[in-house]
Amino acid sequence: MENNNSPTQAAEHDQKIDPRNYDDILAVVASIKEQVGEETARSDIGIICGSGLGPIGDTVQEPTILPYSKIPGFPTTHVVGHKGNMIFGKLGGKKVVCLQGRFHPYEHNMDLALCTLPVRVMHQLGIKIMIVSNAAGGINAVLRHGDLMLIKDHIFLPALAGFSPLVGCNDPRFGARFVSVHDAYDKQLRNLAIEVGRRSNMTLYEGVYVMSGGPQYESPAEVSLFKTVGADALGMSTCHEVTVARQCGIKVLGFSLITNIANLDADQSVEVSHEEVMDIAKQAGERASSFVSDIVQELSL
Ligand SMILES: O=P(O)(O)O[C@H]1O[C@H](CO)[C@@H](O)[C@H]1O
Ligand code: HPA
Repeated sequence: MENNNSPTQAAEHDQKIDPRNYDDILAVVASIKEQVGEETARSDIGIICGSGLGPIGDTVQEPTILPYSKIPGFPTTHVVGHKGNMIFGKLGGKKVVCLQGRFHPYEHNMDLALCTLPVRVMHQLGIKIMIVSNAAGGINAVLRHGDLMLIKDHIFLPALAGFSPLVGCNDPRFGARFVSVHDAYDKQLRNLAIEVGRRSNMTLYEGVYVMSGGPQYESPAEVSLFKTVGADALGMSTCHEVTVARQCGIKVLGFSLITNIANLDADQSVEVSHEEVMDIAKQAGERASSFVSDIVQELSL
């Protein structure tokens, strides 16, 4: 689905970047610093906005907006609801960099190293904490449209089949070759989010997110399979970003906005559409934005 939110931006640079080359990543970072200034670029917290969750980026104060088309190596985002901007500024008094638009592997020939380039770039810009959001289908029967689910663990299905963003990144400067993803979703950050949610009377679930390759939505039998193995919500993103963040030593807080209920019954005709996903995300955008900004305000770095 093409992105009609912002016209597809042609790249405004001709620098060739290999996302598996550490020095190329440093070149991307140098270009960003040159364009927005070193001090503006230096960030403590990174935020990735999911489908329809771009409003989180619109709440950044004193924003400096750098379109992806001006960043060497950044491909174009094609999915509706992903604007394609890197936004520097302040949220809750902290220095943040917000990605208004992510790269889904299905958009980029399953090149997961490419899709996680922004995480490596944010690491070089100094982030210590990454908040990642997504739109997801609810599998667990307790979940309803518009609910927020904190991610406590994930099933990174493409990586189990060899599509990992770490494949081919052989330079030791990237970090550990064998990355531990135990406690990938930081327990202290989750506790903070639960406390923030409690104070604002927000119903917050905690569960396991499963990433499928997409872009087709899952069949009832596939949803049943995911339910059997313990998944609570499903989508087509996030796990690749979190895996790279952990290799970089970045702490992660992740949440899913439940935009549809995944159908488990083959005899029932339930059509999921990206329009439905966007519609629910739009309704919840303000709530999700204030949730993120309340959490950021209370983060200690
Ligand atoms: O994960 P985000 O980017 O929120 O997007 C979700 O929404 C799209 C499907 O509607 C898929 O890309 C899925 O992953
Ligand atoms: N499946 C996969 N990705 C999604 C869904 C879904 O049901 N909803 C939002 N993103």
